[in-house]
Amino acid sequence: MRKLILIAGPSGAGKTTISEYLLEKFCIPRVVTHTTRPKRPEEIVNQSYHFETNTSFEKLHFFEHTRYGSYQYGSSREALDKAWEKSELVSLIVDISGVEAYINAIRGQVYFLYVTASTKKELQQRLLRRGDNLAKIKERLSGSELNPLPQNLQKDAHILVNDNWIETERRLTAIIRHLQG
Ligand SMILES: Nc1nc2c(ncn2[C@@H]2O[C@H](COP(=O)(O)OP(=O)(O)O)[C@@H](O)[C@H]2O)c(=O)[nH]1
Ligand SMILES: Nc1ncnc2c1ncn2[C@@H]1O[C@H](COP(=O)(O)OP(=O)(O)O)[C@@H](O)[C@H]1O
Repeated sequence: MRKLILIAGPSGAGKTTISEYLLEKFCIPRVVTHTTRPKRPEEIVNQSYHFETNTSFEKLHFFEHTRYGSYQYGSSREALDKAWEKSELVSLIVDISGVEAYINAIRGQVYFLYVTASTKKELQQRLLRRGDNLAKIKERLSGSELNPLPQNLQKDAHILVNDNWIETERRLTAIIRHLQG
């Protein structure tokens, strides 16, 4: 059966790192979403995101979309189907509103991985190391991303505290064995 690993969690928790690891280690492709935010230096066009202008974004047909600060983000059902043509198991990085939309639509096919780190200080340090600007980091980490998981999603969430990468690799290997088994 086609399955979707939804990866959500605060900025700096390791969502992108985990999706890249799933691709490299287990050949699990990521559904590429669209955003109007500027590309970061380490990101690759059409691989990290489809980078859009406000005008091009408005023309797309989204399954769900959201806004962070002044930037828009969205994902389409077509992109999910395209990724599923490559592999029965795919990943998708979304925020909590995106998780709710996918769970409501295709609950039986979703594995919801909520990635976090133990402290806000650690998240902040990772974002600084990643080269994010301090004002943006403060804006991100004071926003809704650090809210606890909503009650209605708690029973669906598989929580991964990504403090220690070796431990994270171990946990991911067990999860993928279970999903592919
Ligand atoms: N709902 C929704 N959220 C998205 C989508 N693409 C990315 N996001 C979320 O947008 C937020 C900001 O992403 P980004 O700017 O890449 O920052 P990051 O969390 O620091 O990597 C994150 O919570 C992502 O999970 C999407 O298509 N839909
Ligand atoms: N377990 C970990 N320990 C230390 N640093 C990590 C860990 N996992 C990821 N990182 C680093 O933290 C930074 C943020 O990770 P990233 O995957 O970009 O987070 P997100 O996509 O959730 O914002 C990156 O520089 C990444 O290399």
